[in-house]
Amino acid sequence: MITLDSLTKDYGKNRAVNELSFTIEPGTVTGFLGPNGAGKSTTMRMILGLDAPTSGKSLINGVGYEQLRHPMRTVGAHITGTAGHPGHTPRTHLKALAQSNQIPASRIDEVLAQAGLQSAAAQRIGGFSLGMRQRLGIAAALLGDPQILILDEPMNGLDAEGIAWIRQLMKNRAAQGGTVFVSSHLMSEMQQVADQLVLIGRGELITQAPTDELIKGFAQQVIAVRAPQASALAGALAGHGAEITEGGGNRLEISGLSLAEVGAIAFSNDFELHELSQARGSLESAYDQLTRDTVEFTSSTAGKAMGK
Ligand SMILES: Nc1ncnc2c1ncn2[C@@H]1O[C@H](COP(=O)(O)OP(=O)(O)OP(=O)(O)O)[C@@H](O)[C@H]1O
Repeated sequence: MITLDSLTKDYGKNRAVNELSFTIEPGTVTGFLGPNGAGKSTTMRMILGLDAPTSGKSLINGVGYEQLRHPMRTVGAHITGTAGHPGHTPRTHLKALAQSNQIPASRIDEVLAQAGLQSAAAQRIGGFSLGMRQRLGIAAALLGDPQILILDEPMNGLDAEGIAWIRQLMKNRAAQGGTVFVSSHLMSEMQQVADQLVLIGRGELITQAPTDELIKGFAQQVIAVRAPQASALAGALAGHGAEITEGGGNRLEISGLSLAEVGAIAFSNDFELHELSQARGSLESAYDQLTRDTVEFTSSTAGKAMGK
């Protein structure tokens, strides 16, 4: 179990993580989601004792990371950019880790096989692709056969087979009672693997909820409409407080109004409708709505910063 209690991190005047409090339970895959710069990596680094909190604390099975007697046997972590010295090979890298953490050498071949790295075990890490580095980082996380896995964007750079592998690995670990805490900035990645979601924006907790519940909650609020005069209809609906996303093919996705209200507004303004339905809310649209005001870097803010 991982517990955060008002965990906070300031970098100078920039508050990267602001009073985060939540608990990650065993037996689940918990997705840690937020836009770029939301504070996911900083939070994970604090949990792992790699960064000191400005205030607050994080506990692993009730104690601070630095108090764990055999850290790699309790928590396996993969933080991007930490997968070994370029001059090492997977085997020498894992051997050094095993020795310094009193892990039996027999685990090295087991995790190399698990990560699909046997044939590359004697190659220099310096020549590895991003996907191979990710595999090695995950192999290292598994080395101590830990009950808890903390993985920062593990799917980055993996091909389809690699993504399927890491998904299955996380699900298996959780099914065996493990605690899996995995970050991503892509809702689509988490939708398929996470039982629970913790959403953050600008370092603050937006929500923590079961994935199903989040999808259901948003599905009830999204109405889909197709109309030949979609743009004009969007204007009329916006006048009644609706939030509208214009899709292709004269399709609108509407939130903030009920199905009946959308129908009534269309009818009273003489709009012809080709579809009026309750859309199946994707987690992507839930995510967009929840994080809309917390996105630090967007194309539009980048454009403004460049004077456009
Ligand atoms: N070492 C550092 N020094 C100064 N500021 C930092 C440092 N590390 C992170 N930050 C800032 O803290 C904030 C949170 O960054 P963090 O990398 O934790 O976000 P993230 O959610 O992991 O983003 P991404 O999805 O892009 O990896 C950002 O504003 C970032 O610029």
